[in-house]
Amino acid sequence: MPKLVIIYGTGSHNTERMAVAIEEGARAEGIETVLRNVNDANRDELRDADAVAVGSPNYNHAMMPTVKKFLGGLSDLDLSGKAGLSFGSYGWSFEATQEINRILTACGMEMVQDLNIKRMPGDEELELCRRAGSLLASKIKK
Ligand SMILES: Cc1cc2nc3c(=O)[nH]c(=O)nc-3n(C[C@H](O)[C@H](O)[C@H](O)COP(=O)(O)O)c2cc1C
Repeated sequence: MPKLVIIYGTGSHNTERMAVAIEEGARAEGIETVLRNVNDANRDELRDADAVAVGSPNYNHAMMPTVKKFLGGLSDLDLSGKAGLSFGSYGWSFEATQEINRILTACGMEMVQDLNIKRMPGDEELELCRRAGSLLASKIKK
């Protein structure tokens, strides 16, 4: 079964809410999903993933240090051809998602459009997250 791995950092749970909704959207398409806070994530889980979504809120014009550290440990993994999504909650700027996108693109992943949600996602924003999960799933369904 095609597999999506979702890894996120979060300070006040807004990006976590996004991650949960992305997973819901993907699951509704019938694919396997793994959802991990970056503090519990293991890079080996990415090897057999068909798609990877990485999320971080924007803090001080950057991604969370824990997410940055995790991504820094991926440089020798071959992620080419996998579908990717960069997502995160923000207040006024997009550096975190831009940087995640840049790193995953450099790893050879085929990224869909970044998903940025301002502060706490409401019902409409959660629906956008579900749609992003569904889009990723549709890209990897055999
Ligand atoms: C100390 C601090 C620094 C922040 N810096 C930024 C920033 O540079 N750019 C931005 O867009 N939002 C910034 N924010 C807003 C957060 O990105 C926003 O609150 C977001 O919803 C947090 O997501 P989380 O709940 O997943 O941690 C900052 C918030 C705090 C508390």
